[in-house]
Amino acid sequence: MGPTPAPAPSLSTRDLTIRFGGHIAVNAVSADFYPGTLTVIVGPNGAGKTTYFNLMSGQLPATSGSVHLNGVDITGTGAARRTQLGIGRAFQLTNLFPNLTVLENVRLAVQSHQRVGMNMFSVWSGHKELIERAGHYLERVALQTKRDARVAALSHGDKRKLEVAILLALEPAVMMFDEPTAGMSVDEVPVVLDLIHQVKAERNKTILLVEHKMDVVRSLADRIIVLHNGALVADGNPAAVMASQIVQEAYLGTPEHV
Ligand SMILES: Nc1ncnc2c1ncn2[C@@H]1O[C@H](COP(=O)(O)OP(=O)(O)OP(=O)(O)O)[C@@H](O)[C@H]1O
Repeated sequence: MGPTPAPAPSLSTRDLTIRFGGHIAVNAVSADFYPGTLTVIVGPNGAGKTTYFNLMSGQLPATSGSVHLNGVDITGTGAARRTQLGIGRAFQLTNLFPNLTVLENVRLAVQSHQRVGMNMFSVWSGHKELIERAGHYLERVALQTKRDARVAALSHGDKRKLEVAILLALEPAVMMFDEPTAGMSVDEVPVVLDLIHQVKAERNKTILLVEHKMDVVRSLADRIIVLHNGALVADGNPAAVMASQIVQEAYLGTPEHV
């Protein structure tokens, strides 16, 4: 028997770059992201973290470089198609249907994942199961008591929990979270962090986070990537990255982030 083969990355970027006029917001970033690993992307304000996320999820087109999902080049693929292919992103709040209930929003996500569709034979037979499944995801984010509330009436924190429920319902191989606890009250934060811990413990998802809060980074990260002025300046295990000179220098002047 030979050695165990190295795991294949699920998501990769190669020299990924975007320019806005003369400004290079993401500059030749190459990285591989693996199933079972939670990577946190950190960096000072304006470093390019959100833009890098947007390039991977397809919200922005790359100026140059490439994005690969399971070895397939998806650089020219739009955001909706990338979601179908398994790149899920929470906290775009635009994903929510404000005039539908909490339960209906999750039910639509379950339905889209199962591709039940609205055909005459499946719609009634599958309905109860869809509702049960949607209820399960609402329980996981502690929103079951608000299942019949209209989304427009939810607090900001509850909307974010709902986004997580929708992300879980889509069961993507790659899960991207933009500052998952931003704008949440202190009692809401542990619900979402516990949930990310649980998903991480299943060890089959590739999880990416953009996060400013260093306590959140320390509690969740298997790996940290540091962006500075659009470039990747450090990448590795949390202890080594946080101790590296380049990170200390990159953060100079913004010590509240470290
Ligand atoms: N659509 C755009 N048009 C022009 N410039 C943009 C656009 N989007 C981002 N930028 C610029 O690109 C740079 C990176 O922005 P980005 O939002 O990715 O940083 P960030 O690291 O996510 O910052 P923060 O931590 O403040 O959210 C910034 O200088 C920003 O002004």
